[in-house]
Order: sequence, then structure tokens, then C-alpha cells
Amino acid sequence: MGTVAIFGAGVMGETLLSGLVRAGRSADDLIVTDRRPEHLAELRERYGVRTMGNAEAAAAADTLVLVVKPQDMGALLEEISDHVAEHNLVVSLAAGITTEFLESRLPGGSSVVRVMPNTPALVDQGMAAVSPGKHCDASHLAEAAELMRSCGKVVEVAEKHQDAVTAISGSGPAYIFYVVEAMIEAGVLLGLPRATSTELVVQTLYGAATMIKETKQHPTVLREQVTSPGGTTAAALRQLDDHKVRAAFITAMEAAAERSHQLASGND
Ligand SMILES: NC(=O)C1=CN([C@@H]2O[C@H](COP(=O)(O)OP(=O)(O)OC[C@H]3O[C@@H](n4cnc5c(N)ncnc54)[C@H](OP(=O)(O)O)[C@@H]3O)[C@@H](O)[C@H]2O)C=CC1
Ligand SMILES: O=C(O)[C@@H]1CCC=N1
Repeated sequence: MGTVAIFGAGVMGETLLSGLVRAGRSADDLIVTDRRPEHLAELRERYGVRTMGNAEAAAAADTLVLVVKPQDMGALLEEISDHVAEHNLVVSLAAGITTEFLESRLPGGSSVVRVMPNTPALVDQGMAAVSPGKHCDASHLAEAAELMRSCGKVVEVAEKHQDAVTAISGSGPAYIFYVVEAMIEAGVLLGLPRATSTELVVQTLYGAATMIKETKQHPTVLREQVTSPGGTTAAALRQLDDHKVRAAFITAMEAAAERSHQLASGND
């Protein structure tokens, strides 16, 4: 993989950077760029990595990882394009941005991989989906997968599915945090101390996620096991159905996929 340059050290860029460092990659092989010089100083201090301007970083790196917002991607590609050479692999983590968009703004024949990661990568529990561009061979895809495997799981998907992936695993952690917030507030409303409510909700989430993963049972079966006839869970689930929570989740995720599709142009 050689030298890896991360362009854009915001939430996702720094998450990947920290994962690469935890996975044992030498800081000497890591370059970071960002628009905020004070943030770059913090990153040098925290990780011992090199920081530089975009053009210089593109010229120095073997693998270029683009982690700016979709709306900033066109400008970044303009800055680095002249410095991208045939041996480089360009990996984009941006929602919506297609391999076609990237390839059309990079030198002809550039190897590009589109990735949709998520923030649980911060605790090595990330979920990333990778899709190859037109000029990628198996070794390029393997390299991008290895990069993302440093902080979680990796699957390959056809690029046409990346909007759906973004709606599920890319944005998904936010939906879970939203549900957790609501459950904690409900506990507080029912009179529990906030710390107790938080502990109960977090362990319940962790336990339920572990059950889904380890028992391999369908979620419907697991839900039915909790739902005693005439009991508390049935009373709660009826309210969720009455408030169309299932339909709201589906509509919300359709909106996320649609937004990902809109971002394909790289514009607001
Ligand atoms: N956050 C998430 O959960 C996920 C994010 N992504 C994708 O990751 C990308 C980044 O998202 P996120 O980390 O949340 O956003 P952030 O705004 O936190 O990070 C983007 C960073 O890139 C910097 N930047 C912008 N333009 C340039 C440039 N030309 N050169 C160098 N740095 C630049 C920004 O600086 P400034 O603040 O000054 O603009 C900012 O620090 C997006 O494309 C997003 O779709 C994908 C999956 C999950
Ligand atoms: O909200 C966003 O656009 C990014 C992409 C997926 C998660 N966060």
C-alpha cells in the first residue's frame, strides 16, 4: 500500500487515520491534509503523521484517500489531478460521488475505488462497502479493502447499490443513536436517574445486537421471544405500529438514498 495520504481530516478522515495507526501502520507512511492549519498541528502532535498541502501530498503518496464533503470534491480533484500518476490508487469515501465523476476529473486510466464507510470504525467496528472503478483490477480493490479492514468489516457491492448502502450502514449509526436518545429520555420521564437509564439502554442495545449476530435467528423470532401474551412489550409495540415507526424508518432511508443520489453531481 506504500504511503497513504488522507485528504480531509474531519470526522471520517480522522476516524480512518486513527484506525490505520491502531492497526500498526507506521506514522512515517501516513500523510494528512486539511483546510484548518491548527487541526493539522493537533494531528501531527496526536499521531506523529506528516501534514502538507494537497498537491504536495498527492505527489508524495501511493494511495490517495479522499474524505472531503461531496460538495468539496470537485475543487479537491482540481488541486490534485496534475499530481496523480499511473501507479496511484485513488479511494473516495464521499457519499454520492461516483467513480465516473472521479475518473472524469483525474488523468485517463486512473484506478479509483468508491467506499462507503461508517463512524463505528472509530472503535474498530466499522462497516465499509467497496466498489471498483472502470480501471481497477483485483489488486486495487484488495488494497482498498485492506485499508478499510484496519478498522472494521468490508464487503464488495456493485456501485449501483452504494446509495442504498449509504442509507443503511453509512447513515445508520445516526438512526441508532436517535433511538437510543429517545429511549434514555423515556427512562428519565419514567423517573429513572439519567445515568441509570443510559446504562440500561446501552447494555440493552449491545445485548440485542450481540443476539442478532450470535444466534443468527431472524429479528422477528427474537422480537416474538420478548413479547409475552398480554404483556408489556405487546403494549409498547402496538404504540410503535400506531405511530407508523416502521414506515417512518423505510421512508427515512429512502430519503437518505435519494440524497446520496443527488450528491452524485458534487453540488449542493
Ligand atoms: N461522517 C460520517 O459518518 C461519514 C462520512 N462520509 C463521507 O466522508 C466525507 C467527510 O465527511 P465528514 O468527515 O463527516 O465531514 P467533515 O466536514 O467533518 O470533514 C471534511 C474535512 O475536509 C476538509 N476539507 C474540505 N475541503 C478540503 C480540501 N480541498 N482539502 C483538504 N481538506 C478539505 C474540511 O475542512 P472544512 O471544515 O474547513 O470544510 C473538513 O475538515 C464526506 O464526503 C462524507 O460523505 C462517509 C460515511 C460516513
Ligand atoms: O450524512 C452524510 O452525508 C454522511 C454520509 C453517510 C453518513 N454521513
